[in-house]
Amino acid sequence: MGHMGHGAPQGGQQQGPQALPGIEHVVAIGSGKGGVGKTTMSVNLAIALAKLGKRVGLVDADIYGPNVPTMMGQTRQPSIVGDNRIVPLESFGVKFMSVGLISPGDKPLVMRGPMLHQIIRQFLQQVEWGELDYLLIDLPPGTGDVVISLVQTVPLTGAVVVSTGSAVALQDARKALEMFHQVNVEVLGLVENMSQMRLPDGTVLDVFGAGGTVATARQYNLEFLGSVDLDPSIREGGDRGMPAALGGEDDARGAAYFQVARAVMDRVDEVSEEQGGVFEVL
Ligand SMILES: Nc1ncnc2c1ncn2[C@@H]1O[C@H](COP(=O)(O)OP(=O)(O)OP(=O)(O)O)[C@@H](O)[C@H]1O
Repeated sequence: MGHMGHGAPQGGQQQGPQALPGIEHVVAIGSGKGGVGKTTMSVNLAIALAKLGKRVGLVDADIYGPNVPTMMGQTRQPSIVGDNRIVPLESFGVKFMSVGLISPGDKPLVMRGPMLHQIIRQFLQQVEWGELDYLLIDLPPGTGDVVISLVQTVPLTGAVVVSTGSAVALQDARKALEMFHQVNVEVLGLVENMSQMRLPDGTVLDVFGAGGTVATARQYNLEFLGSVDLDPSIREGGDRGMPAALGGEDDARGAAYFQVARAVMDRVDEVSEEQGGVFEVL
Protein backbone atom coordinates (compact mmCIF):
# COMPACT_ATOMS: atom_id res chain seq x y z
CA MET A 1 0.00 0.00 0.00
CA GLY A 2 1.21 3.47 -0.77
CA HIS A 3 2.10 5.75 2.04
CA MET A 4 2.06 9.10 0.37
CA GLY A 5 -1.26 9.98 1.96
CA HIS A 6 -1.38 13.74 1.91
CA GLY A 7 0.94 16.66 1.59
CA ALA A 8 4.32 15.06 1.12
CA PRO A 9 7.14 17.04 2.73
CA GLN A 10 8.31 19.90 0.57
CA GLY A 11 11.79 20.24 1.98
CA GLY A 12 13.16 23.30 3.75
CA GLN A 13 11.91 24.16 7.21
CA GLN A 14 8.77 22.17 7.84
CA GLN A 15 6.26 23.71 10.16
CA GLY A 16 3.04 22.27 8.86
CA PRO A 17 1.49 18.88 9.45
CA GLN A 18 3.26 15.98 7.82
CA ALA A 19 1.87 12.64 6.74
CA LEU A 20 3.12 9.71 8.76
CA PRO A 21 5.01 7.24 6.58
CA GLY A 22 3.06 4.02 6.22
CA ILE A 23 -0.19 5.41 7.59
CA GLU A 24 -2.90 5.86 5.03
CA HIS A 25 -5.66 7.61 6.97
CA VAL A 26 -5.83 9.38 10.29
CA VAL A 27 -9.40 9.64 11.58
CA ALA A 28 -10.33 11.50 14.77
CA ILE A 29 -13.27 10.48 16.92
CA GLY A 30 -14.79 13.27 18.93
CA SER A 31 -17.86 14.21 20.89
CA GLY A 32 -19.02 17.46 22.35
CA LYS A 33 -20.19 15.96 25.57
CA GLY A 34 -18.39 13.52 27.84
CA GLY A 35 -19.78 10.12 28.63
CA VAL A 36 -21.71 9.67 25.39
CA GLY A 37 -19.70 6.54 24.65
CA LYS A 38 -17.00 7.92 22.38
CA THR A 39 -14.31 5.58 23.70
CA THR A 40 -16.59 2.55 23.46
CA MET A 41 -17.32 3.58 19.88
CA SER A 42 -13.62 4.06 19.04
CA VAL A 43 -12.61 0.68 20.43
CA ASN A 44 -15.42 -1.22 18.75
CA LEU A 45 -14.98 0.62 15.48
CA ALA A 46 -11.27 -0.21 15.52
CA ILE A 47 -12.01 -3.89 16.13
CA ALA A 48 -14.71 -3.97 13.45
CA LEU A 49 -12.35 -2.39 10.89
CA ALA A 50 -9.65 -4.91 11.79
CA LYS A 51 -12.12 -7.76 11.38
CA LEU A 52 -13.03 -6.36 7.98
CA GLY A 53 -9.40 -6.81 6.98
CA LYS A 54 -8.00 -3.34 7.61
CA ARG A 55 -4.74 -2.63 9.42
CA VAL A 56 -5.76 -0.48 12.34
CA GLY A 57 -4.15 1.55 15.09
CA LEU A 58 -5.86 3.44 17.90
CA VAL A 59 -4.47 6.39 19.84
CA ASP A 60 -6.19 7.11 23.13
CA ALA A 61 -5.74 10.86 23.48
CA ASP A 62 -8.54 11.23 26.02
CA ILE A 63 -6.50 12.82 28.77
CA TYR A 64 -9.52 13.07 31.07
CA GLY A 65 -10.59 9.47 30.81
CA PRO A 66 -8.04 7.24 29.10
CA ASN A 67 -10.10 4.04 29.17
CA VAL A 68 -8.88 2.38 25.97
CA PRO A 69 -6.41 0.02 27.72
CA THR A 70 -9.13 -1.34 30.04
CA MET A 71 -11.52 -1.85 27.16
CA MET A 72 -8.78 -3.53 25.10
CA GLY A 73 -7.89 -5.79 28.04
CA GLN A 74 -4.25 -4.72 28.46
CA THR A 75 -2.85 -2.10 30.79
CA ARG A 76 0.87 -2.91 30.87
CA GLN A 77 3.45 -0.31 29.97
CA PRO A 78 4.61 -0.47 26.37
CA SER A 79 8.23 -1.35 25.72
CA ILE A 80 10.81 0.96 24.25
CA VAL A 81 13.12 -0.21 21.50
CA GLY A 82 16.04 1.22 19.57
CA ASP A 83 16.24 4.95 19.44
CA ASN A 84 13.44 5.67 21.91
CA ARG A 85 10.76 4.06 19.78
CA ILE A 86 7.57 2.93 21.52
CA VAL A 87 6.11 -0.46 20.69
CA PRO A 88 2.31 -0.17 20.76
CA LEU A 89 0.25 -2.79 22.58
CA GLU A 90 -1.91 -4.99 20.41
CA SER A 91 -5.29 -6.58 21.16
CA PHE A 92 -7.76 -8.20 18.78
CA GLY A 93 -5.66 -7.20 15.77
CA VAL A 94 -5.61 -3.52 16.76
CA LYS A 95 -2.41 -1.72 17.77
CA PHE A 96 -2.95 0.90 20.42
CA MET A 97 -1.26 3.47 22.57
CA SER A 98 -2.84 5.45 25.40
CA VAL A 99 -2.14 8.35 27.69
CA GLY A 100 -3.43 5.91 30.33
CA LEU A 101 -0.33 3.78 29.79
CA ILE A 102 2.05 6.57 30.63
CA SER A 103 0.13 7.55 33.75
CA PRO A 104 -1.18 4.23 35.03
CA GLY A 105 -3.37 3.81 38.09
CA ASP A 106 -5.73 6.42 39.39
CA LYS A 107 -3.41 9.40 39.24
CA PRO A 108 -4.65 12.08 36.87
CA LEU A 109 -2.34 13.28 34.18
CA VAL A 110 -1.76 16.92 35.04
CA MET A 111 -0.25 18.70 32.10
CA ARG A 112 0.22 22.04 30.52
CA GLY A 113 -0.41 22.65 26.84
CA PRO A 114 3.16 22.25 25.56
CA MET A 115 3.59 18.89 27.27
CA LEU A 116 0.30 17.71 25.91
CA HIS A 117 1.38 18.75 22.43
CA GLN A 118 4.61 16.82 22.93
CA ILE A 119 2.74 13.69 23.94
CA ILE A 120 0.44 13.83 20.94
CA ARG A 121 3.42 14.23 18.65
CA GLN A 122 5.18 11.37 20.35
CA PHE A 123 2.18 9.07 20.00
CA LEU A 124 2.02 9.79 16.32
CA GLN A 125 5.67 9.95 15.39
CA GLN A 126 7.55 7.85 17.92
CA VAL A 127 5.33 4.79 18.02
CA GLU A 128 6.17 1.82 15.83
CA TRP A 129 2.83 1.70 14.07
CA GLY A 130 4.15 -0.03 10.99
CA GLU A 131 1.85 0.08 7.98
CA LEU A 132 -1.73 1.03 8.77
CA ASP A 133 -4.85 1.67 6.73
CA TYR A 134 -6.45 3.59 9.59
CA LEU A 135 -5.10 5.29 12.65
CA LEU A 136 -8.06 6.26 14.84
CA ILE A 137 -7.65 8.98 17.45
CA ASP A 138 -9.96 8.90 20.47
CA LEU A 139 -10.14 12.58 21.43
CA PRO A 140 -11.08 13.99 24.81
CA PRO A 141 -14.67 15.25 24.96
CA GLY A 142 -15.22 18.89 24.15
CA THR A 143 -13.17 21.18 22.05
CA GLY A 144 -9.62 22.13 22.62
CA ASP A 145 -5.91 21.67 22.81
CA VAL A 146 -5.61 18.06 21.73
CA VAL A 147 -7.31 18.71 18.40
CA ILE A 148 -5.07 21.70 17.74
CA SER A 149 -1.97 19.62 18.49
CA LEU A 150 -3.27 16.86 16.29
CA VAL A 151 -3.95 19.01 13.24
CA GLN A 152 -0.61 20.73 13.64
CA THR A 153 1.16 17.40 13.61
CA VAL A 154 -0.52 15.30 10.95
CA PRO A 155 -3.05 15.73 8.12
CA LEU A 156 -6.37 14.12 9.01
CA THR A 157 -8.65 12.43 6.52
CA GLY A 158 -11.59 13.42 8.70
CA ALA A 159 -13.48 13.14 11.95
CA VAL A 160 -16.39 11.15 13.30
CA VAL A 161 -18.62 12.84 15.88
CA VAL A 162 -20.41 10.68 18.44
CA SER A 163 -23.52 11.88 20.22
CA THR A 164 -26.60 10.55 21.91
CA GLY A 165 -29.93 11.77 20.62
CA SER A 166 -30.52 14.07 23.56
CA ALA A 167 -30.82 17.79 23.01
CA VAL A 168 -27.97 18.59 25.40
CA ALA A 169 -25.57 16.08 23.86
CA LEU A 170 -26.44 17.39 20.40
CA GLN A 171 -25.96 20.95 21.54
CA ASP A 172 -22.39 20.03 22.47
CA ALA A 173 -21.95 17.91 19.34
CA ARG A 174 -22.67 21.00 17.26
CA LYS A 175 -19.77 22.73 19.02
CA ALA A 176 -17.55 19.82 18.04
CA LEU A 177 -18.73 20.14 14.43
CA GLU A 178 -17.93 23.83 14.50
CA MET A 179 -14.50 23.14 15.94
CA PHE A 180 -13.60 20.64 13.22
CA HIS A 181 -14.82 23.14 10.68
CA GLN A 182 -12.59 25.85 12.17
CA VAL A 183 -9.49 23.67 12.01
CA ASN A 184 -10.37 22.50 8.49
CA VAL A 185 -11.04 18.89 9.34
CA GLU A 186 -13.70 17.25 7.21
CA VAL A 187 -16.50 15.70 9.25
CA LEU A 188 -17.03 12.19 7.89
CA GLY A 189 -20.33 11.94 9.70
CA LEU A 190 -22.25 11.55 12.93
CA VAL A 191 -22.98 8.43 14.93
CA GLU A 192 -25.74 8.05 17.48
CA ASN A 193 -24.85 6.02 20.55
CA MET A 194 -27.22 4.64 23.19
CA SER A 195 -29.96 5.14 20.67
CA GLN A 196 -32.67 2.80 21.92
CA MET A 197 -32.90 0.08 24.49
CA ARG A 198 -34.57 -3.23 23.75
CA LEU A 199 -35.91 -4.98 26.82
CA PRO A 200 -35.99 -8.79 26.99
CA ASP A 201 -39.78 -8.73 26.48
CA GLY A 202 -39.35 -6.85 23.21
CA THR A 203 -40.34 -3.42 24.48
CA VAL A 204 -38.21 -0.65 22.98
CA LEU A 205 -37.29 2.17 25.33
CA ASP A 206 -36.24 5.51 23.94
CA VAL A 207 -33.83 6.68 26.63
CA PHE A 208 -31.90 9.56 25.08
CA GLY A 209 -34.14 10.69 22.26
CA ALA A 210 -33.43 8.27 19.42
CA GLY A 211 -33.32 9.92 16.02
CA GLY A 212 -32.00 13.26 17.26
CA THR A 213 -28.59 12.67 15.70
CA VAL A 214 -30.00 11.81 12.26
CA ALA A 215 -31.98 15.03 12.37
CA THR A 216 -28.86 17.02 13.29
CA ALA A 217 -26.87 15.35 10.51
CA ARG A 218 -29.56 16.29 8.03
CA GLN A 219 -29.69 19.85 9.32
CA TYR A 220 -25.94 20.24 8.76
CA ASN A 221 -25.95 18.32 5.51
CA LEU A 222 -23.67 15.69 6.98
CA GLU A 223 -23.66 11.95 6.65
CA PHE A 224 -25.32 9.82 9.33
CA LEU A 225 -23.07 6.82 9.87
CA GLY A 226 -25.33 4.65 12.00
CA SER A 227 -26.60 4.09 15.48
CA VAL A 228 -25.80 1.74 18.33
CA ASP A 229 -28.36 0.66 20.91
CA LEU A 230 -28.07 1.18 24.62
CA ASP A 231 -27.28 -2.31 25.76
CA PRO A 232 -25.92 -3.40 29.15
CA SER A 233 -23.82 -6.08 27.50
CA ILE A 234 -21.95 -3.36 25.54
CA ARG A 235 -21.03 -1.71 28.83
CA GLU A 236 -20.11 -5.03 30.33
CA GLY A 237 -17.92 -6.00 27.35
CA GLY A 238 -16.01 -2.73 27.70
CA ASP A 239 -15.47 -3.22 31.41
CA ARG A 240 -14.25 -6.79 30.87
CA GLY A 241 -11.87 -5.91 28.07
CA MET A 242 -13.94 -7.92 25.58
CA PRO A 243 -15.68 -5.31 23.40
CA ALA A 244 -18.98 -6.18 21.71
CA ALA A 245 -17.56 -6.02 18.16
CA LEU A 246 -15.57 -9.18 18.91
CA GLY A 247 -18.86 -11.02 18.36
CA GLY A 248 -18.51 -10.24 14.67
CA GLU A 249 -20.81 -8.89 12.02
CA ASP A 250 -23.49 -11.56 12.48
CA ASP A 251 -23.81 -11.01 16.20
CA ALA A 252 -26.80 -8.88 17.21
CA ARG A 253 -24.71 -6.62 19.46
CA GLY A 254 -21.67 -6.39 17.23
CA ALA A 255 -23.53 -5.78 13.96
CA ALA A 256 -24.18 -2.08 14.55
CA TYR A 257 -20.45 -1.39 14.89
CA PHE A 258 -19.77 -3.12 11.58
CA GLN A 259 -22.39 -1.00 9.92
CA VAL A 260 -20.67 2.12 11.26
CA ALA A 261 -17.28 0.72 10.20
CA ARG A 262 -18.47 0.16 6.64
CA ALA A 263 -19.98 3.65 6.50
CA VAL A 264 -16.70 5.13 7.76
CA MET A 265 -14.72 3.18 5.14
CA ASP A 266 -16.99 4.50 2.38
CA ARG A 267 -16.70 8.07 3.59
CA VAL A 268 -12.93 7.82 3.94
CA ASP A 269 -12.69 6.64 0.33
CA GLU A 270 -14.97 9.44 -0.82
CA VAL A 271 -13.16 12.16 1.10
CA SER A 272 -9.67 11.06 0.14
CA GLU A 273 -10.74 11.04 -3.48
CA GLU A 274 -11.99 14.62 -3.07
CA GLN A 275 -8.80 15.61 -1.30
CA GLY A 276 -7.01 14.06 -4.22
CA GLY A 277 -3.87 13.42 -2.25
CA VAL A 278 -3.54 9.72 -2.79
CA PHE A 279 -1.55 8.47 -5.74
CA GLU A 280 -1.56 4.78 -6.08
CA VAL A 281 -0.05 3.08 -9.05
CA LEU A 282 -1.07 -0.60 -9.47
N1 LIG B 1 -24.13 1.56 23.53
C1 LIG B 1 -23.89 1.44 24.83
N2 LIG B 1 -24.68 0.69 25.64
C2 LIG B 1 -24.43 0.60 26.97
N3 LIG B 1 -23.44 1.20 27.60
C3 LIG B 1 -22.60 1.94 26.85
C4 LIG B 1 -22.78 2.12 25.44
N4 LIG B 1 -21.79 2.93 24.98
C5 LIG B 1 -21.03 3.24 26.05
N5 LIG B 1 -21.51 2.68 27.18
C6 LIG B 1 -21.02 2.81 28.55
O1 LIG B 1 -21.15 4.18 28.93
C7 LIG B 1 -20.05 4.60 29.70
C8 LIG B 1 -19.34 5.78 29.01
O2 LIG B 1 -18.80 5.32 27.81
P1 LIG B 1 -17.37 5.80 27.29
O3 LIG B 1 -16.36 5.72 28.36
O4 LIG B 1 -17.13 5.08 26.03
O5 LIG B 1 -17.74 7.31 27.01
P2 LIG B 1 -16.85 8.53 26.54
O6 LIG B 1 -17.75 9.41 25.77
O7 LIG B 1 -15.61 8.06 25.91
O8 LIG B 1 -16.52 9.19 27.89
P3 LIG B 1 -15.43 10.31 28.21
O9 LIG B 1 -14.79 10.66 26.91
O10 LIG B 1 -16.24 11.39 28.80
O11 LIG B 1 -14.48 9.64 29.15
C9 LIG B 1 -19.15 3.38 29.85
O12 LIG B 1 -19.45 2.73 31.05
C10 LIG B 1 -19.54 2.50 28.67
O13 LIG B 1 -19.35 1.12 28.94
